[in-house]
Amino acid sequence: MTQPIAASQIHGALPPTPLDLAVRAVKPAMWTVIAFSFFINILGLTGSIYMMQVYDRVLSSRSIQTLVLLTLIVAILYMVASALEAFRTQLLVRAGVKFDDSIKEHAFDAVQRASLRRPSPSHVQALRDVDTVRDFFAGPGLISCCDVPWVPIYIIFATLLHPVYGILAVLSCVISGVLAYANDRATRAILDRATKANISANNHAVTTFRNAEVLQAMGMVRQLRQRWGQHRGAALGWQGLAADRAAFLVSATKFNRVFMQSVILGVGAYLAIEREITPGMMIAASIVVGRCIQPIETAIGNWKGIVSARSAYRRVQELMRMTPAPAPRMRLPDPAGALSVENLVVHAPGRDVPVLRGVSFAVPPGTTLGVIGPSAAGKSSLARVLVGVWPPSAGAVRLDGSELSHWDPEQLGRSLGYLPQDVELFAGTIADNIARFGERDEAAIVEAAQMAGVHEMIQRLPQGYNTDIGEAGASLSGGQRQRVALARAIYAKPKLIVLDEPNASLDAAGEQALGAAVLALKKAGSTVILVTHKTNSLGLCDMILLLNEGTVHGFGPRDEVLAKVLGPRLVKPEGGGPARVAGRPEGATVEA
Ligand SMILES: Nc1ncnc2c1ncn2[C@@H]1O[C@H](COP(=O)(O)OP(=O)(O)OP(=O)(O)O)[C@@H](O)[C@H]1O
Repeated sequence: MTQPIAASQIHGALPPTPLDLAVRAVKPAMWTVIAFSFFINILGLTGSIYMMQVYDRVLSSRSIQTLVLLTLIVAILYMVASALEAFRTQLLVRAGVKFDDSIKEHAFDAVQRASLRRPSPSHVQALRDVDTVRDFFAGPGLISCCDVPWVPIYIIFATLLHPVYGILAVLSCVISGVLAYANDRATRAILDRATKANISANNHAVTTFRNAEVLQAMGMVRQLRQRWGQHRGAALGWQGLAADRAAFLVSATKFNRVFMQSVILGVGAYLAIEREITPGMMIAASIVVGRCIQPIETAIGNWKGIVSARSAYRRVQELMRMTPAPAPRMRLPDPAGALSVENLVVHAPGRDVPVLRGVSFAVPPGTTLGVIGPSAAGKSSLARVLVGVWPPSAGAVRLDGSELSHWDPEQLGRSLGYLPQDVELFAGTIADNIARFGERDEAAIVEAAQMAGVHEMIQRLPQGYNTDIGEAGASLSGGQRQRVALARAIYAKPKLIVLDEPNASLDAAGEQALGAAVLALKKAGSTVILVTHKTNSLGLCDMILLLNEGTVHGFGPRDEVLAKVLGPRLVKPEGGGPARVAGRPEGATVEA
């Protein structure tokens, strides 16, 4: 069947990103704002016309009644203009909120995808960038941009007063326009650099304070403060340079306005002497030419905001293009836990050399597979690929026969449990952390905590399961964090559970609880992948995968592989207890 060709493909244009769609969503509001601006700018003539009437009609006729009537009309027109301006601002604020609503979740997801590809605190900038663009909607920069298309109203009015005024109005607009352009050329690149330097100073501070304890303990505060100061100094330097250049151009614009007003008065005086215009028209022209260049002047005055919003928009767009959302997936039947890996090749983010090469193995549902091997063998990398964190460069990881990328991410997430080597909990309560911040199934939360052997510990905390564990679980000990993270991984007994060094910070009781949890999961039919260095965990495993330098050096039933690796020194476990290696203390490491 022939696939329909999108118009964007025919013209070679890129498909719209969520940012394009968010902008499209606020376009009707923006057109309304521009239409409102037309009436606001028409009403902007009120002051000039009033002055003209006062000078030419009231003063000559000395009619107080006309003056009062005119003033009343002007008051009403000003009130209407103010109401329209307030309404326009409200429309813009709402457009900003709508823009934010349309983009925020996509921005969050894009940051998540970018962080998976290349972990860096800089990706979070995209969320701040969305704020910058949203705030721009309600700022003076955008309002001035909406007024610019209506400048011809003032030019026409000036021309009607006298053609010479029309020429002068056009001239002052051209001068202001040239100055605005010069301002952009002179400051845009510098402001961009200032923003980049600022972002990197902020990122530097964020990553530095993440290691605040190391900084303090080893007296590294001064050195890292200096490095942060360098980034910040660069940002301030660029900002200062841009401000210097902009200051000159802002002054030049102001000079243009003030001088033009005087020229208009001078020309007006001449024309009045020649009886070509009235004194009222002279004053009206001076006001109207001032109004003519006001939006341009406001735009130049707020140029920094305009440039930042534009750069923020571009950064978000770049991120969206770099990390397109995956196509929606069909819901498959819930998996039973059969895992197969075929000729897997994996590259770590930003690395040219693969960390896993030609890895193949398969385990049926309910198997406990131990993954062993020396440091840097690729065990954690394999764990990441098995849970879909890193994509395979070649080959496939299949759960119940379907490649991980074919599963709906939410469904897959519910079917997976993952305990990473570096445990990270999130700010919130213990219950929320165990329930993965989803809907709370209290029975399942307690069951997971009991299986992870952490229920009693949680009960002893001041608020039990509702205890707030602070940013990244900072109020828990390393072992407690690991056990809560284990409970999170086994919450609702997913069908595939990957535990990367789950016993790294556990005491004897913790290890015992881990053993019991793995056995219970096995009984429940879950497939458990246990990455470990410790021999005393191997007794829990049915099968072993031995990795070395990113390739498989052994795979099969536990005793077979261990016998091959360790030879006759393996002591078979009794009654399903932990495997022991003769001549090695319990918990010794297993290496190829
Ligand atoms: N995020 C990453 N970015 C770049 N390279 C990485 C990353 N994570 C791991 N690597 C590289 O991949 C290789 C395998 O690392 P991996 O963490 O998978 O080993 P491991 O067998 O789990 O080691 P250990 O037992 O010490 O945890 C190493 O050479 C490492 O430098």
